[in-house]
Amino acid sequence: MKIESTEVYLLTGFLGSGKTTLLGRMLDYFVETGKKAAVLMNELGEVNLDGMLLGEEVPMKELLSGCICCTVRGDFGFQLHRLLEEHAPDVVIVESTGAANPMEVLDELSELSLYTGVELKDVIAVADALQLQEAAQKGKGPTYRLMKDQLRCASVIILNKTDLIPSQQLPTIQKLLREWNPAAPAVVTVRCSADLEQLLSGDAVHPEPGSMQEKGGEPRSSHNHVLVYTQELDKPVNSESFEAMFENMPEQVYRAKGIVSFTDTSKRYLFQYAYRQLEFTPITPQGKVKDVAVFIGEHFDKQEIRKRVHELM
Ligand SMILES: Nc1nc2c(ncn2[C@@H]2O[C@H](COP(=O)(O)OP(=O)(O)OP(=O)(O)O)[C@@H](O)[C@H]2O)c(=O)[nH]1
Repeated sequence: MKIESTEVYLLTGFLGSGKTTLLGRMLDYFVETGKKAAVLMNELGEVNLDGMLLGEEVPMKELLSGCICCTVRGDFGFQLHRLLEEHAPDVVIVESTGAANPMEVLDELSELSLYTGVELKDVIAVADALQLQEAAQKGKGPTYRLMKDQLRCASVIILNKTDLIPSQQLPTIQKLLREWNPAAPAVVTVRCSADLEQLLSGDAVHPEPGSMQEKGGEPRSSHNHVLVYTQELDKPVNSESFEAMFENMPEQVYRAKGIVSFTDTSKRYLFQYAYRQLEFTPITPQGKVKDVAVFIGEHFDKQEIRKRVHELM
């Protein structure tokens, strides 16, 4: 069965770089331009926290507890197909986990485009200016390679979080991006505030099926180094102790998010810890949702994190 062509945008980028922030902006843009957008979301943890930030009116399917490019590869195609059949969207935005190798996701998408009529319009990579700068200084390691892969196969790069670096360092990062990917325009942003009309009107990109693996040069399970630890929070916790826990977080944990209730406020919050910065957004989750914290990083000691969380309760 051939379904009418649907535009697909793939959002990639390292953990915490701003993909969900960009997703929110893209959804607003598609509402303004009268296009029906749907979202396919992939989270590494067991709960889809980013999904809770989306309005209920946006059709969404999620792939949990895995990464698009390996454990849930088959599920990805299946869920995308379901979205197309159930909602007939004009546009699908795929937000892939920051740990996914986009070459592999592109491979999967190009296979799907053979029989579903999806057309990949853009691979948008969101780069965190500070993380990029530090990774480039190190110049090696699995995180560095993944970052480079994500940026190399993008058709558009959003150089985000530029408020966190001194402006004189920007040209060096831009130069590095041009070296890694001379073809993709790199738009400098804070909170992914880009001119989407200009950004999304470019020509489509056409991945060549089967050719992705050689380009990446990485084995399929190229992100085994990323660990995820999900911990339920049985009780409200003290907000200061909670913040102190993150101030002393081992540097191997570079991303955390979750839902928390505090003993000293009545609201519940979605918390986001990205690259040593902690942010809270008040939320009212639909249905019964437990408080939970998801920690993501490289080779960190899960028992140690578990102990620290237990000390809060
Ligand atoms: N200072 C600063 N913070 C930002 C910027 N853009 C996003 N953030 C914050 O960074 C955190 C992570 O942003 P997200 O949009 O959730 O990042 P993500 O890439 O979807 O994260 P994952 O889904 O974990 O990969 C949130 O707390 C955002 O509010 C920016 O330009 N500057």
